[in-house]
Amino acid sequence: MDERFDIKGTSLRIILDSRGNKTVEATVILNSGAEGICSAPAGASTGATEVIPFRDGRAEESLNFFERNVRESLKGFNGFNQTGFDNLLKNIDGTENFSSMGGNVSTALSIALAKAVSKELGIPMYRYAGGNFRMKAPKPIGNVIGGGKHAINGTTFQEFLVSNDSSSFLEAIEVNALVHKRIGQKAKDIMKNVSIGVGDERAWVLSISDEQAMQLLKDSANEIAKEKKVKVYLGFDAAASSFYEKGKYVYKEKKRDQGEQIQYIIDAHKNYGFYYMEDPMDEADFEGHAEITKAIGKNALIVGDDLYTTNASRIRKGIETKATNGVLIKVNQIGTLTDTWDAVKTATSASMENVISHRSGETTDDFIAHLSLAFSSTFIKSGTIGGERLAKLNELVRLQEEIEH
Ligand SMILES: O=C(O)[C@@H](CO)OP(=O)(O)O
Ligand SMILES: [Mg+2]
Repeated sequence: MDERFDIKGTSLRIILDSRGNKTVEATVILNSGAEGICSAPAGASTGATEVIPFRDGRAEESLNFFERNVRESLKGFNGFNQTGFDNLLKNIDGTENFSSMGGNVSTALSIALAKAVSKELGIPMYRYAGGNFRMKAPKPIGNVIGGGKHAINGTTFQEFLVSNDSSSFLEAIEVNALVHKRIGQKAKDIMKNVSIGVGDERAWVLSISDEQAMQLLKDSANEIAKEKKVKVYLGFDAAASSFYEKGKYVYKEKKRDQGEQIQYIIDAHKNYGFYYMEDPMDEADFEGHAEITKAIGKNALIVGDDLYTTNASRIRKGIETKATNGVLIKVNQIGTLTDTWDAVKTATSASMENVISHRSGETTDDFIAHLSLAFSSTFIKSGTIGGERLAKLNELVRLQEEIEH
């Protein structure tokens, strides 16, 4: 391979994410001078089997490790060999979960390399990562009422989500944003003289029960669907592990055991028409997920996030146990583009749908917009409003013009 693609140098700096926490941004420069920059996001409700974002939990420690052990070793490596580069990162790290370097460092480097190489090739990153074939934009799915670990005193479920079937990506994100707006207006009427705010992903945080949130979502989405003449889809991310304690799902009003939780989820699907259901059970409970998928999987997408953590071997377990029919994809849960592709391919080979996702702490990096095309994701989950969320969604407005014309 010609020397244009050899890595001339890499660098790492600390920046702030949308929550004001420190994260890292990597730059990779090739011999040709082509440059790729990527910043890593951060989760709040992280899965137990995710890679470790930072060495000793601190971005500074990861930066030190990078300067001492990584930077020099990457020099001169053939950047066209993405898998080799990603494996080199794993070898330098030397642990199973990137705890020496930090998975956010490997993520930023891995994606920055893919961006630099695409630039040198003169093609967009989605073409480099996904191939030169016909592509289709995903549907946006966004958080409109939130709680869990993304908010203070919100609903027990982490996210109530909306999506719609508009084939124009611009119209689709506008419809989602209108539902967000309508919920805000209705909340103002319902909760007179009570201040309301938004959580980490700009979903409304309301002092209401989960059932009230479901009803508010349904009413608002139906109104917008009628006005805009589109079909809306309702969803949630229960992030159930975040309220699972000692064998029970702890809601504000009551506790539910495994069987009751399964029934609660099936009832939510039946009573409110939820189509998209993420992490309805604890992250260790493949069997509980499988019961839900068996009962309603023909008419609903059951998605594993904390359950799989973008890890191909966990996804294989999900396939064997028929746990879900969908998988959430987040690069920094596994740490490299190569391993993310493995996760996607493993899921796709078993006809599982993939959903690419932001993190609750984000930057304005738009790489997931590109990956959603490369991976043929069914949905992209990236909020409904807010600059760091719209950075991805607006990029897909641009990309749709390129791929569908
Ligand atoms: O659970 C999730 O799906 C994500 C994104 O919405 O949250 P976090 O980044 O906090 O893990
Ligand atoms: Mg989730």
